Amino acid sequence: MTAQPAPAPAPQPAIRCTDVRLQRGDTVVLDGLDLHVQAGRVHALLGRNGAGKSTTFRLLLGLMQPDSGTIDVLGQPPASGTKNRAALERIGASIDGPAIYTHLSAFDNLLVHARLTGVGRARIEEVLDIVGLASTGRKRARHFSMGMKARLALGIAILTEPDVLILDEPQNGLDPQGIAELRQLLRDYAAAGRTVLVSSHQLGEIVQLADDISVLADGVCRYEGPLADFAAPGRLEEEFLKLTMLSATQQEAA
Ligand SMILES: Nc1ncnc2c1ncn2[C@@H]1O[C@H](COP(=O)(O)OP(=O)(O)OP(=O)(O)O)[C@@H](O)[C@H]1O
Repeated sequence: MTAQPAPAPAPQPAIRCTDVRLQRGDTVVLDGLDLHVQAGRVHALLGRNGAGKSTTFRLLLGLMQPDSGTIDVLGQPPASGTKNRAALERIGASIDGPAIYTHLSAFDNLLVHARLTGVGRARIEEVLDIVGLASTGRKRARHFSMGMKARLALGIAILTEPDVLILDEPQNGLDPQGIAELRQLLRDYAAAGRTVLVSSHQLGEIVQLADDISVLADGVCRYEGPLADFAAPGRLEEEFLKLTMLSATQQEAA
């Protein structure tokens, strides 16, 4: 009898949250969240308004600290203040809407970030091209449409070609062309072995975009796994509504 080779160990997730708890005032925001995001895949974090998606992103970026539980991104706890700055430079993010200097052009907005991270002008030009803002010239960001601001926020997030990209509702404000371009960009990004974590309420778009999903409700992850399980038309919406509408007690009884 020939010994079977041992199965290859599962790859370590690029992002991992274990039993993360966070309360703000009387609100239990996260109640034991477990999250695993693999490199090389587009992972969508889904949940109703107020489910805790943006809060999770803030925790991953070290902008907030959990009350308990562990979080690691690329094998390290999130950067906090000046700690682990090197790790932070490997993470690109856009959360809480576009954070841009409205008195500056798209180029100058990127230049501010480029100077902080040592990125050259050639990459700025490249990014402007990638996000479709190459022709905006000196126009100040205050005169940008919502979609242009969303494109600029994306440009800032990808400027350093980070290993991990975290985007909170990146489709907001984009026209259908912009959404299709964003989808292709994120698919290519993951195909290059990088990690992409996005939140979105647009389930139809998520079906086209994501490899894996996590569905957040009642402060925990109600489902985590491949989107392929829900790929049939209408199935993701149906499952999402089921997962997010039942209370925890009902879930256990179901
Ligand atoms: N600093 C805070 N103080 C009080 N409550 C907070 C704080 N941060 C988050 N919360 C609460 O945590 C919950 C989750 O908010 P969060 O913004 O993470 O949800 P979300 O899933 O991103 O929602 P949406 O889809 O509407 O963007 C909300 O009830 C919010 O009021």
